[in-house]
Amino acid sequence: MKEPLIVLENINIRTRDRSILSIPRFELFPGEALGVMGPNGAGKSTLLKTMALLDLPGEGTVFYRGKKVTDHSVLDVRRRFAVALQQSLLLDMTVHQNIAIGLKLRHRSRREINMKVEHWMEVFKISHLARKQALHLSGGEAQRVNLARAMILEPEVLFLDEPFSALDFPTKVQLLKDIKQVVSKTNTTTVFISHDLTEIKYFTQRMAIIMGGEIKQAGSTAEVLSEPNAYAASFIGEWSRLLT
Ligand SMILES: Nc1ncnc2c1ncn2[C@@H]1O[C@H](COP(=O)(O)OP(=O)(O)OP(=O)(O)O)[C@@H](O)[C@H]1O
Repeated sequence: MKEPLIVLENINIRTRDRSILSIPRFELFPGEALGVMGPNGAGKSTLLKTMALLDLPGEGTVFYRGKKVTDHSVLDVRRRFAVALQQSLLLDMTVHQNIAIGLKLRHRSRREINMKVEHWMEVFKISHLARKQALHLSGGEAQRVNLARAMILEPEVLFLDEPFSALDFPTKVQLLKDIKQVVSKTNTTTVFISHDLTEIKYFTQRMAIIMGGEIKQAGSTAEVLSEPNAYAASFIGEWSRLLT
């Protein structure tokens, strides 16, 4: 078994009056695509933000490659991750500039930045949009820019929080195919939140079902879909039977 890349241990995140995430232990393994599903408000985004170190948990520990992430190391570790959300949050500049911004902030040379921007625009089939203002893009185009902007950072882990949920079906299918090819070619570990069982089934090898801030079942995607436990069945049961 491979050493986990990220381990969450005894994580507790609570608001004043209730727990929103409670995870005794959860591991993310290098090279895997992990799906996260659960009802609205279950804690999926909170789990993603905790693993991506966007929020440090009030209680509990995050380990990265076996080392405890501390206030001191958090920025350095976070730099190895990239996050793409449902809203692409592009800046009011061209597509090229949007994709370049992460490397600019890392003070890379103009030559390196241009080469990498060209490469990732090609991969995501948006080279023809290079000079276009990002705020004028369609939803599908904007999401391609968003993903190029994440992948140009060559992240060790790519976190995707419902990136395709607002896209029409053909656009979504094409983008899913493209991103699956990219993460497998680059061997990028991926955490993928989705409400869509077909997306999870297509994209992930392992999945976790989260409800009420707790992981109720985790295992290979095929196994969770074919043998959901009582919690998972209450959420995906009917639907997974239709698909399997
Ligand atoms: N900063 C916060 N302060 C207070 N409550 C919060 C905060 N962030 C999240 N919550 C609450 O924690 C719970 C989990 O939220 P989270 O966004 O993680 O759920 P989710 O599973 O991603 O939901 P959805 O599918 O609707 O996006 C929700 O009830 C939410 O209202």
